[in-house]
Amino acid sequence: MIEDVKIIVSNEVIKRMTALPAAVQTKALEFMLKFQTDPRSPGINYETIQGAKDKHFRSVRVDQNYRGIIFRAPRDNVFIWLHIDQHDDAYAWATRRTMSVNPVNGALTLTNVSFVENTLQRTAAPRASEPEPCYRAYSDRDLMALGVPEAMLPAVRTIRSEGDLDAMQGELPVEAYEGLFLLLAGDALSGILASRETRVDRPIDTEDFATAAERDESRSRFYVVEGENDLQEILSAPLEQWRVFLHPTQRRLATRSLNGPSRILGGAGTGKTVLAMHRAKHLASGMVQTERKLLFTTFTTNLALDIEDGLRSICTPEQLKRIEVINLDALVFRLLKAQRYEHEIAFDYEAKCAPIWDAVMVDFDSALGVSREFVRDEFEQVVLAQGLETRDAYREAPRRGRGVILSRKKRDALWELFETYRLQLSAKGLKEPDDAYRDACAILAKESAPRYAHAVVDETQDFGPQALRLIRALVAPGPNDLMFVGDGHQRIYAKNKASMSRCGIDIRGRARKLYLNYRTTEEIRREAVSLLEDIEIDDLDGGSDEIARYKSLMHGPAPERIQGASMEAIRDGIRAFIEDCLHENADNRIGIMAPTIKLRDQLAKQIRESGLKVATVNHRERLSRKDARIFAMTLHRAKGLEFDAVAILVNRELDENLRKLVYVGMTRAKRMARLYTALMSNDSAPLYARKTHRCD
Ligand SMILES: Nc1ncnc2c1ncn2[C@@H]1O[C@H](COP(=O)(O)OP(=O)(O)OP(=O)(O)O)[C@@H](O)[C@H]1O
Repeated sequence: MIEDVKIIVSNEVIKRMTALPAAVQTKALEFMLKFQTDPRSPGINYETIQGAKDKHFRSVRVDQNYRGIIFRAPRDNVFIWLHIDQHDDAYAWATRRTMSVNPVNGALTLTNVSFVENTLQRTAAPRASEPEPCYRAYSDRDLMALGVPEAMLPAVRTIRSEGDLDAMQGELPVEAYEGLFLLLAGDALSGILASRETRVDRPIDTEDFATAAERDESRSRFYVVEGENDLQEILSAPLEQWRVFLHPTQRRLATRSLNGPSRILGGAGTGKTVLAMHRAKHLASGMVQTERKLLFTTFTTNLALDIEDGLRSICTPEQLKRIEVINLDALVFRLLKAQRYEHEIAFDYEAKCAPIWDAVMVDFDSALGVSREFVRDEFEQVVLAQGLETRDAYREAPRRGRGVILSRKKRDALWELFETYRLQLSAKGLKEPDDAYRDACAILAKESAPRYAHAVVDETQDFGPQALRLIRALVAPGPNDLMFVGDGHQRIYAKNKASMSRCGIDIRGRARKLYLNYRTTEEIRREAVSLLEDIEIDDLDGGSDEIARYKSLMHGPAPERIQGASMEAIRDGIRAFIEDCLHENADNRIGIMAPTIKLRDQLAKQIRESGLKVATVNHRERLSRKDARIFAMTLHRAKGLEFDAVAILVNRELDENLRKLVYVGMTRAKRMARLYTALMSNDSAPLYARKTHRCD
């Protein structure tokens, strides 16, 4: 690598590398090495391209048949490798495109000029009944501020519907597509630009490709080569684009300095975990003293293990040493154990707490006019959530969202049950996790220094108030202290609804959103979202969230919903579904999900009996390291994972909780999804309940 030269590679080249025949790949890598060492080397023969729209495009020879397309900037020795293909296709590709710097937001942009010309021809004579163009109210400068390349403006001006916009998605930079659909959804331009922190007030030198390449918008699609080995490292896992090419908002949120806690919301698959991992890497790289680490925490053990693997693939060993990845239950367990805590934390409600609760509830007086379910909810959502310890505190406690007003007399009667339950639990050496969390908080409060330098928290929606208070207590308030990512739509532990501000976490001015789904097709996303219609979703901070603004970047077959099938029909259907998926690509991974362990096992057994190998995903397992293609799991366990195809089986009506679980399950699918509702049977009783093990 030489100092005065800037070498840039587009994400398209990196993606295409994997699709090349093996022999060509070797040649392409050889070329990459030469190019990276010195793109001006006499060994690289830059040929002009006849008929090219951009006079700075050149072709280079990769092997007998294959050509690379390079953009050689007019100044500053900037070389951008844009494309690789067979000779004629590469030339045809190059003649249709131009490179430029967006004069308003300063991003590097590649435009398909033929696409623009074709669009203009096709839409030259609009029919009388057509709606007005969508973006008439916006100036060219407005649209460019959102990221629309100058050369694309005429095409964007022909958009008259969401469908027109979607048809243009592949030709637009991600931030432009996102900005345009947010405008269509009714957001104000100023609001979009402000939340993205897009600067439009500085003069842009449109010939300065070197500076443009460094901007967050450019870096979502162009990689600036920095060291000898980094390209090689990227090419070792070329499909894992998230390691290198972040959405501009992801990059900004990962790398900027924040004056306190932040919260990032985003629907399923919008890259929250990816952002959180890059945030951890960024903060770890800047940590000077190392006795206090960065805590990366999440809800389940499995996810913590996967995140550990993800971090290992993007961090240096030095950075890794400064990060501790652990799920919060495990952290609390360890913390209390070190203090010789005399209670066992009853993480498994069903086995440990339920018998005691049921025994206490024998004294329940139905004359109180509330159900047994209500009493348990009251205990979890009011007493445990607020950490109430005395009858007086319960008498005074706010009971927002509980729906039923309780007189003092009724509260006193309930308190007796709660107190007895806690005493009996304690007599057996047990503590409810929420109470144990509170004890851990009290221990931390007495310590002279906070335990961690920063915390990054994934799946925040599943942390209740006590967990949030504990996280707050683990890190001292200050710049870059806490980052939370989450999604209320995916809350599958219903009791854990919390408001961050009420737990001492002030995110005002530091709340952001991610909108683009990188995992799921738009068809699956829509089907999954339709399950949540009419369900109110919160924003983790006492407000509400909505799902209308999310979009997927990919398309595929519509998911199927099959109702009322017999187990035999389901088994045969899922088998055919699996075969289709493996036929498409033998390396595809398929997730088979059910709400209970019993149903999961029943299904897995049937599929195994039909001759296929099925791995069961259990607690504390790294999915990424399992040697299997078909995985069976509970819907709870599916959280945070992803598969090429997903088949879900439920055997009772979709109530609100089950709908959320199925939403989580279905959005694990990248390409294909199917939802079966079995014929209802007698044993279709509570599938979703608090009684599920915390980590199942
Ligand atoms: N900038 C990106 N470029 C390419 N792929 C990305 C990017 N960000 C995320 N992805 C991919 O999108 C998928 C979803 O990302 P991630 O798991 O971070 O989303 P999430 O919002 O945490 O999802 P969920 O809430 O559903 O668990 C992953 O396959 C990830 O690799």
